[in-house]
Amino acid sequence: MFSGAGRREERCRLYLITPPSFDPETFRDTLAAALDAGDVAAVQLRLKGVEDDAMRRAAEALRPVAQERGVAFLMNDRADLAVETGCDGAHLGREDGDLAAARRLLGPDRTLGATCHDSRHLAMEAAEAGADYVAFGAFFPTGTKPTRHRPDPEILTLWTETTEIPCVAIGGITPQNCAPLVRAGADFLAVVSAVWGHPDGAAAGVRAMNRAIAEALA
Ligand SMILES: Cc1ncc(COP(=O)(O)OP(=O)(O)O)c(N)n1
Ligand SMILES: Cc1ncsc1CCOP(=O)(O)O
Ligand SMILES: [Mg+2]
Repeated sequence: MFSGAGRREERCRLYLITPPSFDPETFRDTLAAALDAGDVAAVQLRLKGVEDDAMRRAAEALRPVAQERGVAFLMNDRADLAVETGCDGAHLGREDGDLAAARRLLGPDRTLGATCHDSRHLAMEAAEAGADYVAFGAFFPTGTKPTRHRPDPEILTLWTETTEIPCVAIGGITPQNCAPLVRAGADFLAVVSAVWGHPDGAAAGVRAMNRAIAEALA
């Protein structure tokens, strides 16, 4: 899923991250509607400040919705829980543990993603430690999470011209502002608000993002 396919195909795909809080049973249908609305490469379960059991329950409810549709289901922050709950991989930030240890835990077949902020150096280290993709951001202001780094889209071009590891762009991305990131070479656009906060619902959000990606590449 993340092993270079995006860039070689010269297309950019959508990567959904769950909203900051939700009821798993209710959100299951919202997620299904979003995934049925258009192309989505991956869904990341991102729940902050909750007990492990809440993460397990959410994974149990949502993982089948993604996997039944051929969409990768990734766990944020925790490689151990990713393995335990049958996820397709994990996304780790700089404070979420050692990437090489996570790689060993996940084995060769699950996806490991790594936050690299605005740093190609961090990205190279992550790739060496076994990351399947690197994530740069936040490219735009976002209300979803406090952010300190603001990379230039050029980092995506420099990265894609020099490595085979796919890159994810994240942070405040919308249909209106995503074109420079797509044209700079982002393999994936990771979004929260643009989809879950879309005024016409999440399905409309997926359609709007995919339309904007297609227009940027036309
Ligand atoms: C695809 C993707 N990129 C970056 C992040 C941010 O991870 P992190 O820096 O660990 O921050 P939290 O998401 O854990 O608050 C991400 N989750 N996904
Ligand atoms: C998790 C995360 N990491 C960097 S920005 C961000 C939030 C992205 O959310 P949104 O798409 O709503 O800006
Ligand atoms: Mg994290």
